[in-house]
Amino acid sequence: MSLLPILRVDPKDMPELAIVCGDPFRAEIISQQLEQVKELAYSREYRTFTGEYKGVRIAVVSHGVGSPGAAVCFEEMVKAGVKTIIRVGTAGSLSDRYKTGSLIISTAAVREEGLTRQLVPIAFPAVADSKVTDALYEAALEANAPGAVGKGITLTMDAFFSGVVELPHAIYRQAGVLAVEMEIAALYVVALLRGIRAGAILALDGDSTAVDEGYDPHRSIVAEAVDAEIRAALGALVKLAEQP
Ligand SMILES: O=P(O)(O)O[C@H]1O[C@H](CO)[C@@H](O)[C@H]1O
Ligand SMILES: O=c1cc[nH]c(=O)[nH]1
Repeated sequence: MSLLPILRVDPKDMPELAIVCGDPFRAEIISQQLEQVKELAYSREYRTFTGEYKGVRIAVVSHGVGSPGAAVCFEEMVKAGVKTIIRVGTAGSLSDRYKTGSLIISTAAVREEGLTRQLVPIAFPAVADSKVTDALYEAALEANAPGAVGKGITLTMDAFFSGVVELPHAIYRQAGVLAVEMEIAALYVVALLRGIRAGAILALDGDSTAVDEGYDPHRSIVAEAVDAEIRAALGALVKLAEQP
C-alpha cells in the first residue's frame, strides 16, 4: 500500500495504540521512553515514531497546533488502523483547584473550535472513551505529578491570544470546565465518528486568562508535569493493550 498522503507513513507500520501531542520535539522526548524506536517520517508538523513500551507496540505522532491540522493527523491514523489514541498535551487552567503543574484527564470537550461543526452538528457531544479515561486517571494518580490530578470537562478553542472579541473562558470557568487547549474536541469527534477509542491528559502550564500578559510554558514545574503525564499515558496504553 502507498504512504499516507500527509503523514508520509506506510499504514502497515502503524500500531493499533498511539500517543499524540502537539509538538514534534515532545514526540521525540516521548519516543525516548520506547525500545526499538524508529522515526518513520517527519512531514510538515507531523512526526511519527514507533517502538515498544513494556512489550506493547505503540506509535507517537505530533499533530501540530490547532484542530484542523490535528484532525488531518487523526483521520490518517484511523485509516492506517490505529484503534486507540491518547493525546498528551498542555493546557491553561480554568479552575482555582488545579493550577500549574497539575494534570487533568479530559472526560469531554466543549466544541468552541470551528472544525468539528463541519463534520457533525454542534449538538453532538465530544466525549472521551470511558476505559481510556479510567486507565489514564489511575495511571496519573501514580505518576508523581508536581500538582493535583483531576478529571472533567475541558475547553477546545481556536484562538490562543485574544483579539478585540472577549473569549468565553470566564463563562466556562463558571460552568466548571477545568482547562483550555486547542485539539481535544477534534480528537474526540473524529474518534467517535470513526469508531475508535480516544482520551487525553493535560499538564497545566499556567492560568488561561494570563496568556496575553506572559505565557511561559518553559518552567521546570511544567516540564515535571509533562514528564508525569508521559509516564501516565504510557502506563495507560499498557493497561489498554490488555483490554482491546
Ligand atoms: O502542548 P500541546 O500538545 O502542543 O497543546 C497545547 O499547546 C499549544 C499552544 O501552545 C496548543 O496546541 C495547545 O492545545
Ligand atoms: O491552549 C493552551 C495551551 C496551553 N496553555 C494555555 O493557556 N492554552
